[in-house]
Amino acid sequence: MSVMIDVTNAQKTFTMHLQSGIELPVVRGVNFQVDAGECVVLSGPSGAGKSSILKMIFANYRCGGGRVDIRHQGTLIDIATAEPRQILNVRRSTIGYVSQFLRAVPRVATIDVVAEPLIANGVTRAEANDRAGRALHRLNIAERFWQLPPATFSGGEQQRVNIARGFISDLPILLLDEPTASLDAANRAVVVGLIAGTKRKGTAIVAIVHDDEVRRQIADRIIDVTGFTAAA
Ligand SMILES: Nc1ncnc2c1ncn2[C@@H]1O[C@H](COP(=O)(O)OP(=O)(O)OP(=O)(O)O)[C@@H](O)[C@H]1O
Repeated sequence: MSVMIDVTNAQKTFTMHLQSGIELPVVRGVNFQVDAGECVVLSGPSGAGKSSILKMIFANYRCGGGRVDIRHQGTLIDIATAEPRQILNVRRSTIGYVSQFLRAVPRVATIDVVAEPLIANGVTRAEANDRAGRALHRLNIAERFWQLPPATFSGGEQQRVNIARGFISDLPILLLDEPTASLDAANRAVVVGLIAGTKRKGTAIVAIVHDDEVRRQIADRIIDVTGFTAAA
């Protein structure tokens, strides 16, 4: 199995510049690897640092130390020290992040929100729309909604649009932050099926999931992040 994510001794401390520079250590000594086709679930109580670790892997948060190696086009790249342009390349073709909430450009139709990552990777508009439609259909978003912007959709509908967009590109690494939080049982099952199919294609997944049943269904390995929680 090839290692897709290799986190070595990573740490994160927030400096609160508006509060006299108070230092807030969150995690330290973060060490784990994720192989192709494997789903690792991060567990631990609220505030333990699960989302912070996910954001360090996506380079949304800068590591205070250590390495976060990502396999990008066959080569391991330390995303913790990568240049912004390299980070954008890695995000375009290697690593996707599905947050709990949809952040879409206002007034853009749902079908275009979902198709956009494919268009950015050079897929034709016709094929991108076709694949976006199939993804929306699978996630039970009725066709009459496809031309509407998702801003007025319910929380669960927006989350499903977000999932359709996040899974559409078949990227080699996916980070999932509570992908089923607002979903009913039927749609949770759809997402579990999507994750299983994505794993079979070799995607490495790191997920945060609070639902015990979903966690049991998707996790190959559970990492308790309290082992990395930094003492204040
Ligand atoms: N941008 C930030 N600025 C300052 N502190 C932050 C920031 N992001 C996270 N933290 C702090 O880091 C700690 C860990 O937060 P994080 O969101 O990673 O925890 P979590 O385990 O994902 O929690 P939850 O399950 O509640 O989402 C918290 O104490 C939080 O306040």
